Amino acid sequence: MSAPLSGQQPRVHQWRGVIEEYRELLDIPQDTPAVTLGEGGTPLVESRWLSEVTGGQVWLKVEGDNPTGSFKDRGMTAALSVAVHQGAQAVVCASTGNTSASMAAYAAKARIKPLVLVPEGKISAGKMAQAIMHGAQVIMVRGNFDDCLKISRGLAEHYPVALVNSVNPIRLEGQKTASFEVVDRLGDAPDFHLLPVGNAGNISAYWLGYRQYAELGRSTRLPVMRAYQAEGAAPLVTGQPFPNPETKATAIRIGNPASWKLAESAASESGGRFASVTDEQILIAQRQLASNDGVFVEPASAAGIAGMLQDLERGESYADKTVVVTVTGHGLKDTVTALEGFGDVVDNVIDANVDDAAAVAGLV
Ligand SMILES: Cc1ncc(COP(=O)(O)O)c(C=O)c1O
Ligand SMILES: N[C@@H](CCOP(=O)(O)O)C(=O)O
Repeated sequence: MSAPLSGQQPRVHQWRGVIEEYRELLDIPQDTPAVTLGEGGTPLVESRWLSEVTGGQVWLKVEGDNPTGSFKDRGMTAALSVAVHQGAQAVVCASTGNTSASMAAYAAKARIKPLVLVPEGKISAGKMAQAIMHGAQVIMVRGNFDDCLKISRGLAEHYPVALVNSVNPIRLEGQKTASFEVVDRLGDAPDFHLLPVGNAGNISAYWLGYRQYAELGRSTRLPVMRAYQAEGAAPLVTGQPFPNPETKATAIRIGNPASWKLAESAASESGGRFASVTDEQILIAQRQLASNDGVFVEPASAAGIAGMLQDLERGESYADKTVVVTVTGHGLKDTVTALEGFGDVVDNVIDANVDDAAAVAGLV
């Protein structure tokens, strides 16, 4: 690395990861050294498409820009830092994909052993590749995410391995920094905050963060929290666990969210609610977001966008409101699902000449 020129100040703020940026606001032992990959500090990008459609100002919190491509990194830096500080040699999680990718990366950084339990055949190849590349031992379970979480809890109870799913409250401490960033950027909390929900840790963490900032006087108001589940995995909407959750948005294929009560409090205290959207709505929203705004998210991450569009169809108004929609994970996590609806485009093969290319492109 070259030395800075003498007398010159760096022109780019060196983001230090969420622990160092917000340490005194996190309920963790304050002497915990940070295991960090530089997570957080993600873009808040205006969606011109949704601002035009709603007549409001709609911002996307683009969490796919975290180091492993999802919001989980905010929680994982905190959970791994504290676990390592307390002497853990191994960490375990149940996962629909993103938690395992994140945990494995932070465990690699901390040089401790990552153990992952996933539902067999139900996580995307990209996420599986991340966990494996970072050195995780991946165990596939004949069952769903909820079964994997039960096993992970059992392992952590009986063996020397720390559980880092969002049932670990330190995860929420890390994840609440996303609301701090929103308020720091907008100058106040938005009127509405929309997001997808699966195991329900993230909505709980956002609400924790918004409340803390309001109590500290860093914001003057609290947002209304609106959260969206896939129709085939919508326990918070129906009020009943789903024994066999099913959705193409595999990240939120969860039938019995661990943070059920916290999520209900976030929705009710904020005057918000849960709603479900179909897989078709999710996949359409994913495509529209990618082609209208240039933001490519994985299917689960588009549930908040699909939810907003559904709200509009049902006569709700976001006009003149400031709205933040969290898009939780990067589109490159699951390219198979993304390309499913595009067979004709992918099969556009020609011989190597300009005339054929021009003809297929409709230029002649
Ligand atoms: C991409 C993505 N979006 C949304 C969620 C839902 O987050 P939570 O489980 O915290 O509700 C998850 C994980 O469940 C996820 O991986
Ligand atoms: N979508 C999650 C499900 C579990 O997440 P957690 O936040 O409760 O640990 C995943 O990526 O595995």
